[in-house]
Amino acid sequence: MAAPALTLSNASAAYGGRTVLAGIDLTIRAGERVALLGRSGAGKSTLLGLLHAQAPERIALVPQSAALVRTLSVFHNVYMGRLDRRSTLHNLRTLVRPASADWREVGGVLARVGLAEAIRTRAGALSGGQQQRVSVARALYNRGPILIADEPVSALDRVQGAGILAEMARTHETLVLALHDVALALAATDRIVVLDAGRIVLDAPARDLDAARLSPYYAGTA
Ligand SMILES: Nc1ncnc2c1ncn2[C@@H]1O[C@H](COP(=O)(O)OP(=O)(O)OP(=O)(O)O)[C@@H](O)[C@H]1O
Repeated sequence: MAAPALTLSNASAAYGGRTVLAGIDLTIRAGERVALLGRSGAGKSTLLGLLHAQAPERIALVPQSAALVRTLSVFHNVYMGRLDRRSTLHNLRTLVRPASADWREVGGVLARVGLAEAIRTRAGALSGGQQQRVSVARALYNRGPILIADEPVSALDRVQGAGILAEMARTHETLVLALHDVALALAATDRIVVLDAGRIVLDAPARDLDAARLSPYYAGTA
């Protein structure tokens, strides 16, 4: 069995004294593709935050809201995915005049999410679905071995969403994705973890599950 990439042992989380996650035992192994399902408010984003805190330097993150700098170009928003691995001087130069190698590489990543034409566009001028794809491109560009993404395709149709998840799997060895589309989760991942009221209530291989089995835990579209 592959080495654990991330481990939580009896983890909990609270906001302002209110416990929202409790007794979480979860090991994510290298190479796994895990979907995190559960009703709104079940604790998915909080759990992804705990996982991210385990090894931020190895994790490419797609936050729930795309979290782009609206006044900067799509190029610069994607470039930010690797900010911490470049010198301050290189980053400052890039703000004014991007190097052609960086421009080409970011352009290549944008092509994978269908946004090559938008490289010069101000991020704030894009649609919600386009912004979400820029956020994914930033994580693809980061290339950390583990990708954690919080509803990364919620603004896309199922076909487009499946294409984006496939691109993620091409770049990142290990995926942990909060998803609301059960069918997409079953098709695109190999392990399903379901949260309900802050606890893990199901953790099973996707091949052993179907939408009907998951419906009691889940209020979304099956
Ligand atoms: N910053 C915060 N301050 C206070 N309470 C919070 C905060 N963030 C989340 N919560 C609460 O913690 C619980 C879990 O929230 P969380 O965002 O982790 O759930 P979720 O499953 O990701 O929901 P959704 O699918 O709606 O994003 C909810 O009851 C929520 O109201």
